[in-house]
Amino acid sequence: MAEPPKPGLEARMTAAKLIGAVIDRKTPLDGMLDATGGNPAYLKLTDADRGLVRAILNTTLRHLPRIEAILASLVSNPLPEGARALHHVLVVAAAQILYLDIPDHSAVDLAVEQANRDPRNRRFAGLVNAVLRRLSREKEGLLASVEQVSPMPDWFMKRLTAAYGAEEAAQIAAAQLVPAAIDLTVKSDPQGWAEKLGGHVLPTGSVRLNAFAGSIPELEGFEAGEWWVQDAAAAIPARLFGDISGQHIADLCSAPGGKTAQLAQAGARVTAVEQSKSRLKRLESNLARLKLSAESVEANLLDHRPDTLYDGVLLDAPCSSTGTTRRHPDVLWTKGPDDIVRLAALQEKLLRHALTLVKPGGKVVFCNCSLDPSEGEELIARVLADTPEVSLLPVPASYFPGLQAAINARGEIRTTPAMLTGDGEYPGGTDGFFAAVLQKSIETNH
Ligand SMILES: C[S@@+](CC[C@H](N)C(=O)[O-])C[C@H]1O[C@@H](n2cnc3c(N)ncnc32)[C@H](O)[C@@H]1O
Repeated sequence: MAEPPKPGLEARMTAAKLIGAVIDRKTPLDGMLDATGGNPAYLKLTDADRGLVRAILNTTLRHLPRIEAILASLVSNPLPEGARALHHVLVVAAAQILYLDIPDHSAVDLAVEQANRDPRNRRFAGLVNAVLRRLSREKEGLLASVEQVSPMPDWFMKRLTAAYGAEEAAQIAAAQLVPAAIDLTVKSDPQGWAEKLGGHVLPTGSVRLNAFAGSIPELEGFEAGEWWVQDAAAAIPARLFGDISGQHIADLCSAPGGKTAQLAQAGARVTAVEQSKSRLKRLESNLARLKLSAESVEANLLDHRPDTLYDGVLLDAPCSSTGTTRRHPDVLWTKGPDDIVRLAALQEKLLRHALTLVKPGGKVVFCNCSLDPSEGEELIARVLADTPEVSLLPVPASYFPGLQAAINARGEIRTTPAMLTGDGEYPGGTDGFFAAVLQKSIETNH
């Protein structure tokens, strides 16, 4: 009879398998970790093991180039080309030893066990044991030896450096090593909620929790619908409309509804357009908890042509999401330069359509969570160049006191994960976001 697996083995095997899917087959983690449609091996695990797998995956992906550099320095002969399964076992074990609060001996034993159980890797079990034991013994020195290795893939580091310069690019790369803080958008009384929940009011008006471990739905105010989780940078675009009380605003690309909720809370009549049925359902249930309402429309926005033009439109377009790597460290391993080109073209098309949906004099707030100028500043410049009836409304430099660095010379918003550090007052960082406010001129035939 086969021996039952050692405790924790299934979790490590699943982590190694999913790391392989991310880095070899560019499969995003979100789908594989979905509580209903996710990877079967993951869904078979207990809740505690699922949490462990997520922690291992996020940590491995956050530090991958450094882990790989350390392993390469310990293996005298490079692993055979086809030994990808072995590579994944090693990186997952190394992530635990180097960065997680898991006993080293357990990470080593379970990696050796994994190698022994896989006929492709059995002959390498001795190597796995020797490499990981040495890694455990020499951990401090090895970590110091890779401090200069960027934690981001080369292709992305090159793009960041070209866009932001070497110094800022390095700061952004360092910021993505730190897991994101929890930010809340509150319906009212941010100071009161910051005091109740143990947090700080950020310059943008969001509340950042000082520390969080546990379950969001159990926090005070969740059930009553007094706030929702939304990164501070993601909460900026909806605030750029100014007073929208009584106006009809369309939130295009709206699910899961963080920005729809902000617009509704600001007193607008909101139409939320979204092409994904399941995501629209999530938006509806989020709004129900918050006791806010919006008309929801399931449609591809390119087919959406309302009878009456809107007073304003918010377009949070599908993008490369390279500003969200603190929460989604798989993004840089599942997307590449071609995706950025494709998504920039799609966003331009969506923006040009969105501009046809507002009344003369109406505002269009365009935003996304990409750090790449081709999806932000350059895209806006291209649209403005051949759309004379549309102009850029600059956001004043003092709009968010304490966050002037996020407003560029033209008055567009550009946040990066290296911003909102609070000088140690609260946990630092924010998502990378781009936002611009466009306005259609009064005299237009469009
Ligand atoms: C970045 S997310 C939006 C996040 C949302 N604005 C929020 O704050 O919660 C982009 C959304 O756009 C939707 N989407 C993508 N292309 C679309 C299209 N052509 N028409 C309508 N929705 C689209 C996606 O399904 C996804 O839900």
